[in-house]
Amino acid sequence: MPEARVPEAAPLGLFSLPAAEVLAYPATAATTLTRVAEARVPLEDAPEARIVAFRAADGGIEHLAILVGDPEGLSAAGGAPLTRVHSECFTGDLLGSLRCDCGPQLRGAIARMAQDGAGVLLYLAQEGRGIGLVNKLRAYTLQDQGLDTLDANRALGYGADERGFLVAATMLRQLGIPRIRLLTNNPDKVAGLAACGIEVAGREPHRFAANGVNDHYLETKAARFGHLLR
Ligand SMILES: Nc1nc2c(ncn2[C@@H]2O[C@H](COP(=O)(O)OP(=O)(O)OP(=O)(O)O)[C@@H](O)[C@H]2O)c(=O)[nH]1
Ligand SMILES: [Zn+2]
Repeated sequence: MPEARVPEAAPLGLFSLPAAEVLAYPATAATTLTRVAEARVPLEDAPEARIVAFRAADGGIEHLAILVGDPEGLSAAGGAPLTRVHSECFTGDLLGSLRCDCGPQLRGAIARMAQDGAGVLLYLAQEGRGIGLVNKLRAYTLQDQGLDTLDANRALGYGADERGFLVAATMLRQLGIPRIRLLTNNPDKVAGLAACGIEVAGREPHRFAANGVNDHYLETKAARFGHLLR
């Protein structure tokens, strides 16, 4: 049966569909993504790695898949490779910001995949849980004035989490990986990917110790977002 396509004129734009709306799509729903480039990129922690770039039909920013290790190990029939669905975080991933836990999660995921022999890291253009870098910086200013990460988003007129999981599910399907073990502390990610037709064979906790700056941020994720951090 051909895969259902999300209507081109989805009201919020394909990549900003909040989780609740994605859950309303049938499990076979897909968005149109084109594989536009790929190259071998040896990494410090994973000498065997390839980056595959996907671009949406309606333009926009590229989403990347970093394939670690043996490609056969990734798509082996019945296998469930270690997978990380990582939302872009300029401050944490690139600069090593202490405000969040993204940097250790990103590097930790690649190192674990290399140890495991193979894995796939989806690096999604969903900065600031989907509100973008400029708004995330505004949210940080509000947090410095006393709001927590969730209320800061709301004060800016956004939901707590503006990300969707359809793009990640579509990338995995196009890579021939319908079944995964997911590195995450976020139960919504597991449910969201499952709702989009990906079989999550297991969740692997992906916790890193608080650093003295992000303690309240991590406590808020556990208390208000339901992240499994304790
Ligand atoms: N809006 C907003 N986004 C943030 C903030 N801190 C980090 N982020 C973004 O949050 C995203 C990472 O999401 P997290 O909530 O840390 O974790 P998760 O992806 O839901 O769950 P895990 O898989 O367990 O890491 C990245 O896009 C970051 O840029 C913040 O205070 N406000
Ligand atoms: Zn971050």
